[in-house]
Amino acid sequence: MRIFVAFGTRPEIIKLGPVCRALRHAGAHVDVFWSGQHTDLADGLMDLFGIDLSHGGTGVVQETSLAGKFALITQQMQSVLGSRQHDWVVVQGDTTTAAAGALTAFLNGVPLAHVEAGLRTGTLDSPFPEEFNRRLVTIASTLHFAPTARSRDNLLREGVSRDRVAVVGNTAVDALLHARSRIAVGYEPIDPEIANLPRDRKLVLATLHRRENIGKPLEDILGALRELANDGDKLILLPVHPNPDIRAQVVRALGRQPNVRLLKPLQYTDFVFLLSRSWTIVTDSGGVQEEAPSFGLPILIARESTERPEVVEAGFGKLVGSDRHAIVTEVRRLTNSDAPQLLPARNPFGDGEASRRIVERIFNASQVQHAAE
Ligand SMILES: CC(=O)N[C@@H]1[C@@H](OP(=O)(O)OP(=O)(O)OC[C@H]2O[C@@H](n3ccc(=O)[nH]c3=O)[C@H](O)[C@@H]2O)O[C@H](CO)[C@@H](O)[C@@H]1O
Repeated sequence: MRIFVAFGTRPEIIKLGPVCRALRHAGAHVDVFWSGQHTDLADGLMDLFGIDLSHGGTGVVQETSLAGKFALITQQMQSVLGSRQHDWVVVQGDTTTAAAGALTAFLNGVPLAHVEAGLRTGTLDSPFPEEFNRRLVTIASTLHFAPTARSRDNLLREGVSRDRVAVVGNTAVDALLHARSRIAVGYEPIDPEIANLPRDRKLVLATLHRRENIGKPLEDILGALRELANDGDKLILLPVHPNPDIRAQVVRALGRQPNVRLLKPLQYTDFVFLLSRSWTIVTDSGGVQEEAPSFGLPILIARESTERPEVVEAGFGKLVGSDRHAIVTEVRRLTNSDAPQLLPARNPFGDGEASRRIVERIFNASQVQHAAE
């Protein structure tokens, strides 16, 4: 069986890395296409999951418009998928690469499997353009791998047929457990900035990168972090996303602030190491919402809505948006004791076996298809 796996951003590599490993383990021939939507953020990830790239996109980072990126990626994928040698295309999530992969698979008549299917906010332009991308991928998919029952129900409500949907968990948990095993004993962080963290400070991790937060919302969130840094008992750790608009705003607000460390984007194992040391995290990231429960870590979601309400329902997450007062109050509440207030670790997004289930289902579907031919 020959499978075309396409990804372009850091979170996609994290979430498809375990799927590539499981596919290879099951004996599939895996062609990996990397569009290069993110370049520097991918450091170390390919090695961590043993990924060998077969095809790479060019010029995607330089192209600034989303439609231009979409067109470039589609064209570059076509030059591979047009050979019609592939039994499946696999994409993940809601990126431009995923949407372009879906369109190219559909137009070439190759069955498409969607990892992390069925996430919805219900608002087509929020998050932008991810909600649109997710829906586009859904329309083109043959198999939909929903991380949770709730995401399955979203798909069923949209008319996707039940026999094409499988609830498998989120592969983010598979990746996290893989990384956690690497940092279990004697881990030396790659970034020297986090190799020597002070023991007398309460660590508050922050990650901020969502397009819709740029401007006033980000200003308010950063204002809250500045106020918290002034408390003196906390150290705010913020790996700064390379998006120039975000970087400029973050440096302006926190560049000279004591008790704040602005870090380069961390390699994934370093990031997981920090998750295991933090007291709480202020974030607008999707992946972090899925990771925090594995550490029992309470999380403040700096967004107005989340397509991962499971994290809130399970008691780990609270939506604080960009409300400065709410962020300050909640972080102070979570750091007002002598030790981190961790919850019993129980991850509503999965058990680390999602990739195995995905690969089994793809192989079974192919057998049924061949038997019918
Ligand atoms: C709208 C939305 O929610 N969309 C999400 C979005 O991704 P995201 O919001 O999860 O993206 P990030 O937060 O950038 O990173 C992801 C991971 O990177 C690690 N990390 C972080 C900082 C660092 O310094 N070093 C690291 O290693 C860390 O483990 C983190 O979880 O697109 C994905 C693809 O489609 C979707 O799956 C997902 O829905």
